[in-house]
Parts: sequence; structure tokens; C-alpha cells
Amino acid sequence: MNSPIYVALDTPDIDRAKAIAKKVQSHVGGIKLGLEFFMANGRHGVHAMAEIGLPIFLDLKLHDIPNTVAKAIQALRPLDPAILTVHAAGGRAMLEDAKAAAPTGTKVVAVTMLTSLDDSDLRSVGFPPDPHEQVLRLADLAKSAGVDGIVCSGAEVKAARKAWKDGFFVVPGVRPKAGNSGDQKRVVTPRAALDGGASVLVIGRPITQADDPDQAARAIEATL
Ligand SMILES: O=C(O)c1cc(=O)[nH]c(=O)n1[C@@H]1O[C@H](COP(=O)(O)O)[C@@H](O)[C@H]1O
Repeated sequence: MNSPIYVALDTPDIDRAKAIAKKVQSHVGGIKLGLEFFMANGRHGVHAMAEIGLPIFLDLKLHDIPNTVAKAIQALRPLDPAILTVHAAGGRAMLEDAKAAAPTGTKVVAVTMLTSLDDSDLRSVGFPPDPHEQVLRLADLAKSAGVDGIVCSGAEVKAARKAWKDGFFVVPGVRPKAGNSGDQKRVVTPRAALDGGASVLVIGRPITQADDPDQAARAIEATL
């Protein structure tokens, strides 16, 4: 079975990204490239990373009016990513148009509530202060808009999976050990996220900042 781990290569340095990807490639199922990488290296950088041979998760978290998001996704079509993110809060029409614009084989997943936010952050942006309720509401919207799945924390994935049996669930904010969660606030272990029904685990710093990324990825894989 392929590993459910997508390693988040959050660096602007393409040589560093390639070096880590090559070190961990036998213990991960794919590579996640986000804004930091894309801003620095663009489409050519994504092509170069795809040569390593692992599926590419292009995490650009698009959030704009439907026409702009659809046109942006059309421009990304040649990259043919395995997974692409948009923000669920962009609304139904944006989600529908994003899915229609994506290549057939690309899973379009909607970010519900960032794992770096907690109750008080929700309150401060004017949402009801309950991450669980907010994630389930946006999961329902994503499902009815026809995208493939959502991004949520491991704290909500079980309930979201229950309501969307064949959905594709991406869970970041996972930490193999307690403590040192950095800017992440809704954190679970990789094992707990999988048990809750995650399809894919996004793991960055616990692997990329380790003294030995290969050993770190191997150790996490052994817990799954
Ligand atoms: O869409 C994502 O991947 C994402 C959504 C979210 O709610 N939280 C979140 O941390 N992420 C991404 O997941 C990765 C987490 O990295 P680490 O905290 O280093 O494991 C980063 O690349 C984030 O951009």
C-alpha cells in the first residue's frame, strides 16, 4: 500500500526541496508544494519536482471570485497535480467552477478551517467559535458543490468522514509527539488522524526539520 504521508516541502530553495524529497521518497506517498515553494519557483519548479516521480499536491489555497479561481486553475492545468487546494469559504459557485476547471484526474479539496486557528481566532474573524461546527458546515458545502474532499484537522475528520463516506480527507497539523506544535493549534498524532478517517496526512516540519528526515519519515510510517 502507498504511504498516506505527503511531505510538505515548505521552502523557497528548490535544491533543498529536491534533496529532502529524494531522502524520504521511499517512506512517503507524495510531495506537497505550497505557496512558499511556488512563489519562488513557479511552474518550472513544480515540473522539476515532478521528475522525482511522486504525486504532487499543489497547495495554493485559492480563494477569489469564481472567474478568477477558474482561470487560475486553467492556467495550472499543464501541471496536472494529483491534489489542488481552494478555500471552502470562497463559496459554492467558486467551488463548482474550481472543480470544473481542474484536470479530470486532479482531486480538488476545500480547506475548511486552518489547523493554525482555534476557538478564539474564529471569534475574532466573526465566525461562531466552534471549529467542529464550522468544519462540518463547510464540509457539507464542499460536498454539495461537487469537489472531491476537504482539508480539516484530525480533531474533526471522524465526524466529517461519517457525513461524507466517499470523501477525500486531507489532514495537516499532525505531530508524532506532544509538544513542539509551533503555529499549529488543532493537532493530533498521525495514527489518530488515520483512525479518524484521513485519506492523506500532510507532514512538514516533523520530517523536514529533523536531523535525519529519512529516519523521521520512517519512524512516523512505522506508527501507521
Ligand atoms: O492545506 C494545507 O495543507 C494546510 C491546511 C491547514 O489547515 N493547515 C496546514 O498546516 N496546512 C499545510 O500543512 C503543512 C503543515 O506543515 P507542518 O506544520 O510543518 O507539518 C503546511 O504546508 C501548511 O501549509
